[in-house]
Amino acid sequence: MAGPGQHADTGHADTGTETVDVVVVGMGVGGEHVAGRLAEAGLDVVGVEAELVGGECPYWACVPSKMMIRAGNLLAEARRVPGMAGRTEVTADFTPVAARIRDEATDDWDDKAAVDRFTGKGGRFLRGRARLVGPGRVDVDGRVLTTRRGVVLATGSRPQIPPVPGLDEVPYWTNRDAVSAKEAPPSLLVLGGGPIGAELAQAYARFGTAVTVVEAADRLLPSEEPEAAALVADVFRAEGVDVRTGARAVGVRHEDGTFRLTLDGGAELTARHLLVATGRRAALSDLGVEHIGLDPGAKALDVDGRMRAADGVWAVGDVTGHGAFTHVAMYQGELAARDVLGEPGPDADYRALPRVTFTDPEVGSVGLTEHAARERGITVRTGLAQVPSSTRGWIHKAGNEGLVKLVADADRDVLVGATSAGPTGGEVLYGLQVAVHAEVPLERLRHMMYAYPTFHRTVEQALQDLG
Ligand SMILES: Cc1cc2nc3c(=O)[nH]c(=O)nc-3n(C[C@H](O)[C@H](O)[C@H](O)COP(=O)(O)OP(=O)(O)OC[C@H]3O[C@@H](n4cnc5c(N)ncnc54)[C@H](O)[C@@H]3O)c2cc1C
Ligand SMILES: NC(=O)c1ccc[n+]([C@@H]2O[C@H](COP(=O)([O-])OP(=O)(O)OC[C@H]3O[C@@H](n4cnc5c(N)ncnc54)[C@H](O)[C@@H]3O)[C@@H](O)[C@H]2O)c1
Repeated sequence: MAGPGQHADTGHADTGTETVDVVVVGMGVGGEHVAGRLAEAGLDVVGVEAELVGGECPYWACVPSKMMIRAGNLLAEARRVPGMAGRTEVTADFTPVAARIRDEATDDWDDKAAVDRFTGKGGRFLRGRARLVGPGRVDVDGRVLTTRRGVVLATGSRPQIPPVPGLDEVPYWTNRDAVSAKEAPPSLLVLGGGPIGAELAQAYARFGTAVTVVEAADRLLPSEEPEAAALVADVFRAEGVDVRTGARAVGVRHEDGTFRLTLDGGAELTARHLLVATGRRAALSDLGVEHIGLDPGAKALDVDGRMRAADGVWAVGDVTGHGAFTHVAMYQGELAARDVLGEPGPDADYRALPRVTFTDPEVGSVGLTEHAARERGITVRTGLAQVPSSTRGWIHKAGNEGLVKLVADADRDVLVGATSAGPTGGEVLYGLQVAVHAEVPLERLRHMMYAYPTFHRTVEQALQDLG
């Protein structure tokens, strides 16, 4: 892994002050996007990163987890051969997955290529931890940068660790440990059944790990439609994952290499490893935002439609609390870059924010769930159709679990939300996202042709159910 100071290139001594156009604090996906755009536009930009340029997504999150999932899906598909295409004997081996994550995804957790990509655009890079020390002023490990145009905060998020007694004394895993493991452990307790917990639970289970998911809410993926959550829970159970919902952990110990998690009610669960996946928290507590009049204890940095958090301060990505997704960070990064450069364009619009949880079945969703739409006082109508009942689902057979659920605003006759779960749920989502984003009248959707026999024909069925 690159050490502190490596690749640093500001062309100045290590102390004193200097004036630049823009400082970007945090060079994850969001920060890297803004910094690169501004550098390409000819501004004098310094990008500051305490760890690795690229941030969480390529090194410890989206990319390595999706490599694990791809490999796990291959195993699952091979296990579906009997009864449909012959016989298979599947011997799972995590070694190629770990090697692929090390060699192809992360370059052994070295960001030289990403740093070069940024400096190649004309940006200057500084490795270190940045802190605001006043309006337009940033301290990076003792060196102060003063900005002419402003500062972009893109510091991302960190795992939120719940106050379970004993947890702070045991060597639990976060997503970082889970995606950099060299082998699949014999057993794993997963605390939290949101997207991180669900994706990693299933991936490891498919490599032979005995997995138990402990979720405090009454279902997995609580922010998704209950129908989709039930579908995923059923598949998990059928694959041997022990799913405990409505379960509250009240204590944890680590003895003789075994984690012992006690649940409310007295049950004790044991495993070789414990993954804590109970949400993320915006990284702004030690950023010095109090020096520009903002609250360091806030849940997230409040931004306007052009990503402005204060005068001369923009914020993008997880730190803004608009959904922790790479595509949100990049979208916001583009808006912030445009605003810094004074380029025209629309303000941020999250109505058609897409989300895909890459379990199998994948759960894709866009816009509002039925519950969220009702909470907003929308006159809601819903339509539901099952993938196995479609021609393609029936042909697909093994592994065909899925559904499409539509949430319509009956007064305006447009979709305000949709869920597409299934073998390619995330891909099928695209058409539904266009419908929500462009507010395509339901009448037009009903009179469209849907290619036969595709998975997305389930959308047509759901439209019929909508009435
Ligand atoms: C396991 C997992 C799987 C995920 N899968 C997906 C997925 O499939 N699809 C998807 O869209 N999203 C996914 N996400 C979410 C995605 O990773 C984040 O939304 C995305 O990384 C956010 O980008 P960001 O630029 O806001 O922050 P980050 O990527 O977190 O980058 C912030 C950077 O700022 C740096 N930093 C922080 N403070 C300072 C400071 N004071 N000085 C200097 N540097 C600092 C950090 O070191 C970090 O590199 C996943 C997340 C996890 C944990
Ligand atoms: N495919 C993707 O796009 C993808 C994948 C992974 C993560 N992410 C992003 O990362 C964010 C963080 O993911 P996450 O799954 O950690 O967060 P999350 O907040 O979505 O889910 C955390 C889950 O943990 C549960 N929980 C909280 N405290 C608990 C406790 N003490 N005991 C048991 N359960 C508890 C919550 O009820 C919730 O279901 C997501 O919101 C998502 O935006 C995206």
